Amino acid sequence: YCKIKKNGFGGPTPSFPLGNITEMKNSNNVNDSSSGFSGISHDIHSTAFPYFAKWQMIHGKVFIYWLGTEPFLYIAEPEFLKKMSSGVLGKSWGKPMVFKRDRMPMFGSGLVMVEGDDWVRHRHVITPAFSPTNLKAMANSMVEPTTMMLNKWATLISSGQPEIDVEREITTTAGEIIARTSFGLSNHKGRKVYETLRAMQITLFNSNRYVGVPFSKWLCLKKTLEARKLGKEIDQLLLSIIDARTKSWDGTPQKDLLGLLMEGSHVDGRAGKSLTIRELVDECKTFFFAGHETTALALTWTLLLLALHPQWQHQLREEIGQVIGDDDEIVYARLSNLKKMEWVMKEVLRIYSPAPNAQRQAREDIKVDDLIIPNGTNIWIDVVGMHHDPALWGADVNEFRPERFKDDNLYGGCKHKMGFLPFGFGGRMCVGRNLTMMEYKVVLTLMLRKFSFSTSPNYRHSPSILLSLRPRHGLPLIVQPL
Ligand code: HEM
Repeated sequence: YCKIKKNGFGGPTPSFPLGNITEMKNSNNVNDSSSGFSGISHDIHSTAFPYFAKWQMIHGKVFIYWLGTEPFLYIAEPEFLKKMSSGVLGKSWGKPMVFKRDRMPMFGSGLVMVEGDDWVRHRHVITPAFSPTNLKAMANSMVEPTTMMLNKWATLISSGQPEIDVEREITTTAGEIIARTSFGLSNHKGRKVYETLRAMQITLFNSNRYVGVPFSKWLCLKKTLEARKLGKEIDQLLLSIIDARTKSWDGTPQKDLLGLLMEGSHVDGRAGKSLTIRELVDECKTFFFAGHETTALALTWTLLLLALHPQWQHQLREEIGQVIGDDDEIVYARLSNLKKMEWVMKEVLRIYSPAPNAQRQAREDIKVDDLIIPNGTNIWIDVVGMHHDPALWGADVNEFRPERFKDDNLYGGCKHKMGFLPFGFGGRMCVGRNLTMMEYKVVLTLMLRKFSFSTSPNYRHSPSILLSLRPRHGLPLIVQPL
């Protein structure tokens, strides 16, 4: 604490043992939802992160706050971020220990959490699995679950229920898609892994409240034990899937991510350039947790914005007609021509970024101008704060304007290149971003070809942080067949 203070960082005063958590929780309890669509504002920073919005006004865009006994350096200033990260390689960054412990059952030692030379090795094996050729082969595993969801919608509508909670529906479908693309669902073990992963996710969402507080796991003992038990079950199932694949290995990998990683690792459990069996298990879990809710939320928030902006819904449908046509089979090579859809996706990721923050931990002292960030400092980058900063985006920052990506495809006209970070930054940028782009285009194409979406008076707008940025009360929309 003294070292950080001496270095000149300001911030709210912490108390022992909760740090600033009490203030954070109290400001979260303010009723922030608006009913119906008329009062919807995209100016969400002060509702998603009320405490950060308040502290920014007092302490600026870089300051220290405390989660329990852990200090965090808060950053919502792209220039500071650029200077801080310019001299640090991907492998030299750490991830906060406090989150590693908390999210161990989800990510284990998978790519999200691993560090140093191990991170280089994991990234080296995993990156080629996401190559365009491999992704192309996965497009089909996206069509079937989406078609099943859309058929269900058609049945609901024809039985007189046009209002559908699209968030719930899309999250289930995206879970199914990521399970198929990660480890396959063709046998009952794959499906059991998927069901257990979902159960664990629900358990962990309810027990993340006291991150950083000493002895917090004892406060949520039941949930901690439950997550551990589910984690063991998932590990056993994945181990037996890998074992079965190893025994029937004939040199041609199955075209899912596990198959591709096994090919890169020759499945003999050795370290070195490949991944061990234990690490393969952790990567399957990592893909599931890092990959399905984020993509589902990108699609969910898109449907909200398209329901609010029917002219964009119309434009996308027109583009789909021109680029993809009516064929049942979606030709992978044509997806890259869905340019307007890409602008819409980026604008949605800007306004409602599913990953609302990025995290690091310094593994050495880092110098930024006259300041030293001491080794061990946790770092919290407020992505929502930067994506909604009028100083970076201009006066229309809170308006849905996909065309801002027409002239500046990469940064949408943001005044600083590090002000738009939906997939993080530097060497640790999201490895799944191309898979996401493909899934987004396939699923949205199928949805927009069959249905139109309009607002429902039952929607309550309350974007909330529950690890990711979610609509707290789901997203009921009126869905109509075309
Ligand atoms: C809209 C969808 C997605 C969003 C918004 C998103 C966002 C992010 C962000 C912000 C990071 C952290 C980057 C950093 O710390 O600099 C990340 C990392 C990661 N993401 Fe994604 N992601 C998405 C989809 C996916 C998918 C589909 C997968 C895998 C199937 C995936 C796998 C990963 C992995 C493994 C990492 C860790 C990379 C590393 O540390 O080297 N993500 N993602």
